[in-house]
Amino acid sequence: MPPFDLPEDDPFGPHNLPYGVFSAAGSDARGVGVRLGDHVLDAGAAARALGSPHVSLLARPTLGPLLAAGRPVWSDVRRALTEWVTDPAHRETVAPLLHPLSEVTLHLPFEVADYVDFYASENHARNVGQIFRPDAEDSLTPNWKHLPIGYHGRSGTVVVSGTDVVRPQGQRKAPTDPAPVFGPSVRLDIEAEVGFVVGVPSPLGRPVGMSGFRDHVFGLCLLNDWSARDLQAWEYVPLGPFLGKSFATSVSAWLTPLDALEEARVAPPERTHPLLPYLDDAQEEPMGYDLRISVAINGHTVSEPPFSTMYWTAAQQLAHMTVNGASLRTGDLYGSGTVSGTTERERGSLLELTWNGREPLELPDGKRAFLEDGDVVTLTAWAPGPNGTRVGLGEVTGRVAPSL
Ligand SMILES: O=C(O)/C=C/C(=O)CC(=O)CC(=O)O
Ligand SMILES: [Ca+2]
Ligand SMILES: [Mg+2]
Repeated sequence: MPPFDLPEDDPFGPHNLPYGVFSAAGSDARGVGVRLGDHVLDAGAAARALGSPHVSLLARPTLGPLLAAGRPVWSDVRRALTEWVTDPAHRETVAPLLHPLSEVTLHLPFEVADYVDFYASENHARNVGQIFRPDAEDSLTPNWKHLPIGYHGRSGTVVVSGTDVVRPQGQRKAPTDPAPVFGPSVRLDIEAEVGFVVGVPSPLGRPVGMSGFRDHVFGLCLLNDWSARDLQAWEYVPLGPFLGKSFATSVSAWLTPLDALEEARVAPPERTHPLLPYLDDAQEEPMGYDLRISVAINGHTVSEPPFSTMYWTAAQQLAHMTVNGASLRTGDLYGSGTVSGTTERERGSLLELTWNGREPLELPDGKRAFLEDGDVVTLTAWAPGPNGTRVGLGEVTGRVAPSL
């Protein structure tokens, strides 16, 4: 009786159990779903049917209450779910509550509170520095090795995987243009990132240190930080990204709990500069993650960025984001920054893959410097799981729709 007897190598087996919010076919009602193979378990209905004390967290139209509940509850719920989908005693109850993925609608799984985006890949930062600031002495800005650089984005335009992205319009001015012009972006790009989702809030005025990472952060998702490079290059001086990035940010429909990613933890790259105590992770447990990302345009893989190369960890980013006393709210989302490895085939943006359009990619359906209307961009990823298994991180996909 599928999907109980999934092959061991299924990336969405019982060792994974990511959370989302779904509606069943023909229904508008939303509920918490847990992915098992290519099915979605109606977790609220299962909790009710099995008399679970977690029903008040799972029989909800959003993940918010579960996110806010905190790590001990997250662990209890995960233990319960594992039992529900593996213990033969529950099969009869659980089987009718599993919906084929192809028959459900997946929604944005939580209300996004604040959205921050970092800039944590040294390879990406060096590439972008060379492209945007070719005359600078160093491709990294002087602060880069001392703090995780970030900016506040627009939480209201975070959309779930599958949502079309309308090509943004705006101002641009190439160095050779005599004056700025207005119109649809001609350098629409992607950024392959990982998003971290805060569950437990913190009070205003009290920093959350690196050691608070696992108590506050529930899990992660895939994130595509769509970027209009022509708008960005003209507007960003001196305050940083604004309209070139605020028109849409796509996230995967599945949140993978940190508990599913224990085997994927790795040490971050060697630190080349001494760090202030609140960021110094030399004595901390390894907080990097070995996540293997793939970027596909219209079904053709163009890059495989390795997340393990990220210089700043999500724990350092959390510590930095709150060191001034800024509080956390349930649903805060922070992007890792574009993930780029050392080789050309590991770059997480077209800006880098085509070197600002100078070296277009050759795809079966034509050359691409930047995205064309109708292009579909899909990020997928997996991480090593227990006993040689893989933990699938789902996908984040989006199609470029023409400007209105
Ligand atoms: O260096 C710059 O001026 C701009 C950099 C970016 O566009 C990167 C950004 O959004 C952060 C990231 O995703 O790494
Ligand atoms: Ca970004
Ligand atoms: Mg964006």
